[in-house]
Amino acid sequence: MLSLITAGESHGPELLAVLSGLPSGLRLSREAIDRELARRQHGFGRGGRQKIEKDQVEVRAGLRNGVTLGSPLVLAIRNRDFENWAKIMDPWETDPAQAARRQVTAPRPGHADLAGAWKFNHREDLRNVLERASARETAARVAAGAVCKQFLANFGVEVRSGVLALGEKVLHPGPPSFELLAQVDDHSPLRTPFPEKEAELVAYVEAVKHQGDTLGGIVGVVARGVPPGLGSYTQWDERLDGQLAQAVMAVQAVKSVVIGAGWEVALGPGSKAHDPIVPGTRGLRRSSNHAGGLEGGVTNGEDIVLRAAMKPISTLREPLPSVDLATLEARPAAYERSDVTAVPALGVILENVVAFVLARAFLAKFGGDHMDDVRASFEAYQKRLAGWGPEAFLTPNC
Ligand SMILES: Cc1cc2nc3c(=O)[nH]c(=O)nc-3n(C[C@H](O)[C@H](O)[C@H](O)COP(=O)(O)O)c2cc1C
Ligand SMILES: C=C(O[C@@H]1CC(C(=O)O)=C[C@@H](OP(=O)(O)O)[C@H]1O)C(=O)O
Repeated sequence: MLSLITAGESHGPELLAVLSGLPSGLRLSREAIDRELARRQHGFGRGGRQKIEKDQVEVRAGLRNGVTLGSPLVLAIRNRDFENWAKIMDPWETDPAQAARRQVTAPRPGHADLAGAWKFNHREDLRNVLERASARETAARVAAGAVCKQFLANFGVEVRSGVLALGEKVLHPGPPSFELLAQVDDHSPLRTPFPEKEAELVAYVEAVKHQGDTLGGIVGVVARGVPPGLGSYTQWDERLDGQLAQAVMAVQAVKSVVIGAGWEVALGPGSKAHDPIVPGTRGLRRSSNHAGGLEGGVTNGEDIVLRAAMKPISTLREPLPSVDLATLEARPAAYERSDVTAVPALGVILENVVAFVLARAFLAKFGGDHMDDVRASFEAYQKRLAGWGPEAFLTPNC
């Protein structure tokens, strides 16, 4: 089974991703991974840290001559900021004076600071919590997801995203279509599908920043070209809707995930909720896609559509009340620097975590040790389905 673990602290030397279970024979492009990393860093409203970092992937294991070996693929992304934190983050430094520098003792509401300190007994320095809880970790998930995107591209699968709401500014209230998200220009400041709205949103972020406050929002993600039959209704933990929701919810600051028109259909009758099956020249299709491409936890050949809500950034320049854990006296929460909003980045992160879940489900169904085995299995499945008229699922690259 394809698995991913990540490691690394926000201001430590580097972030790591270990992707195990990839077939051999998968050709990878370093530029394509770096492109995803750069897309994640882009976006208006981010703080000073993004001016320091310029994320680029390095490969530590599992790749030769640009082709996977079938062994664990280990990716690394250096933290350029580490040079400013080398003593503080040094794994072997025992001088208490060094350890006390940049100590954090007033937990920030909305972060893992207090719960993590209780859990791991980090009362003296909450930095021991926040270094790992930080969303800097998402760079590692994006690097791994970028590999999964390249794997999926071999089978005609593509994932897109865009910002649908920023704070109180709702740009698109319902589930997005692939065509809508295809309008997103990666170089636009807020990665919305509405270029005419971008200037107004930039001014809005500026105003909120000026007030010392922060913003969240809603992001849409659509995957196109996903074959029917990924995931399974036969066991609860094989249901792909559940796996997607887990992976998306597990991204820092995501507080809600909805598949298809999940929220909207709940408020209306069944006759408006489900997607009629219609014969067509391109096989059996649906005249609508309220289900967001998933029925019974199984892909049905339509676009996978989901949305996620991100809470506003937790660290405030005008901090909320907190307590100093050293003295147990009231004190404002810690503040150094922070993003005002990171909703544009969230879209890129979600594209890549969705790509990981889809690649895992794809390999669970068509998995083989070498890419040729995966292709053969995929083609055999397409042939089996051909009698049902699903020419739409025959992709040119297979
Ligand atoms: C891309 C990205 C960037 C973020 N940047 C910041 C930041 O600069 N400051 C901050 O306080 N929180 C930031 N966050 C959010 C926190 O990491 C998050 O609120 C915190 O980990 C707790 O979230 P949770 O309750 O969902 O785990 C960011 C989140 C993402 C996804
Ligand atoms: C570094 C990244 O995001 C960081 C996520 C983050 C947090 O608390 O989640 C806090 C900030 O880190 P710092 O305190 O070093 O400025 C963000 O910059 C990144 O996305 O690359």
